[in-house]
Parts: sequence; structure tokens; C-alpha cells
Amino acid sequence: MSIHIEAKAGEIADKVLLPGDPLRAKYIAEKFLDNPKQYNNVRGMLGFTGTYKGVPVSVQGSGMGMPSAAIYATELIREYGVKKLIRVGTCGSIQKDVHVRDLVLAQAAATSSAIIRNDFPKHDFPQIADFNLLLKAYETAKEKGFNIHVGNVLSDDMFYKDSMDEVFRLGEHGVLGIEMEAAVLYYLAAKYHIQALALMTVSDHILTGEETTSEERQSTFDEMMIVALDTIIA
Ligand SMILES: O=P(O)(O)O[C@H]1O[C@H](CO)[C@@H](O)[C@H]1O
Ligand SMILES: O=c1cc[nH]c(=O)[nH]1
Repeated sequence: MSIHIEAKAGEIADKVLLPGDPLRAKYIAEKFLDNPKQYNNVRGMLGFTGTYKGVPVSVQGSGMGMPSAAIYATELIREYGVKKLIRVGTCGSIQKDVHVRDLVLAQAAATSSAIIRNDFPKHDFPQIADFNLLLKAYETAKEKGFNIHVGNVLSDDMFYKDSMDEVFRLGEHGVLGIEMEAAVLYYLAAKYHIQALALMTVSDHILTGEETTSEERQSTFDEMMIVALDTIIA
């Protein structure tokens, strides 16, 4: 048991999917896992363990933003011995050719957060994905014919911003989309020597204004779940 997770020792698998939305965790557990058992309801941040293709896998809501995601990732790693974390999130596209419902694999994550800068004030510590998870996810998506893009994302601290100018300039430097958690996940993976990957479905397009519904963000986006699950058990 940790401060924010009430699971007993052994109730969480060493492979965990991390959606921001706890109801997306419930959806994944019910739709994709065999014999899912809920192990967490502290703060309503649902967590479940079941099996996928015979392999134990857990799925844990991580909330919105890096402070929240860092709490769940740290407790999963330090208190429950988790070795592989794959974020299954949503992002906003800032590239014309990255469309709503496409998949985005974060090879790396830029960030506006001070979390990493506070630890390394004189260095820009690069936030990168685990190479083996990245490769497996990319190959899995390609084999299945899913639209997938690989590159840099922006993990931002602010969802509502007064100005998007700097975000658009990052787009001009190839950043694919905006979300709010990947960078800290990659940072904690480096810190604790575990494997992490952030995979997102484009839920809205910042340039065109195209959007998905909140119901779609909570459930559906099944292509992302299949890629993440086949990757985490490999
Ligand atoms: O859909 P999730 O995984 O929560 O991800 C994105 O959606 C939230 C904002 O609506 C942020 O957490 C952002 O990273
Ligand atoms: O963080 C996020 C997630 C989806 N869309 C955005 O614009 N930002």
C-alpha cells in the first residue's frame, strides 16, 4: 500500500498501462484484460490487474499533468516494483499531416515543466523513450496498418494558454503534438532504470479545430490500446 494506491503487495503487475483518465483505465480493463480485478479507488484513480494473452498486466489512471502522473509512476516503481510503463494518452496535433485519431509515439518529449530543470539546473536533460518499447510499438502499429507518427512531443504544464506562439514555433521545429505527461514519465524511467513509452491518440487538432468527443476520449481509441498491450507483453 502506498499513499495514493491501496493495492496490497503482489496485486499490481510489473507491466502497467497509464491512461490519464481513470475511466479509460476501466474501459481498457473491461475490454482487453481477462479476469480484471480492481485494486485501487483512492481519489477515484482507478487501477486494475488482469491478463492479456496470458500475461499479467495492470492499468492505472494517472490524472492530468506531470505532478499527478509523477505521483502514480513513482509509487508504482518504488512501492510495487513496476518495470515497464506505457502511457496511453491523448494529444493535440500541431502538424498538418498528423490527423485526429492518428497515433503519436513520443520518441522524445520537450517540456515547459520545471520538474526536471529543478533537478538539473545547468543541463537540459533529454527526455527519451525506451528504444525497445519504441521499436516494438512502431512495428506493431505498422504491421496492423495503423496511422502512426514518431517524433518529439511537447509535455506542457498548461492546457489553457494565453499564447500558442511558442507552441507553434515548436511545431515548426518538428514537434508533433501537445500533451501533459510524457516528459516526466521518461525522466522517472531514467532515474529509476525502468522502461517507459508514451503513446497518444490525437484527440484534437490545434491548427484545424477538429475534435473528438469526451466519450471517445474516455473509451474507444482501441488501436492505441492494442499497440500498447502487444508492446508491453513482448
Ligand atoms: O487523455 P490523457 O491521457 O489525460 O492526456 C491528455 O489529456 C489531458 C488534458 O485533457 C492531459 O492529461 C493530456 O496529457
Ligand atoms: O494536453 C492536451 C491534450 C489534448 N489536446 C491538447 O491540446 N492538449
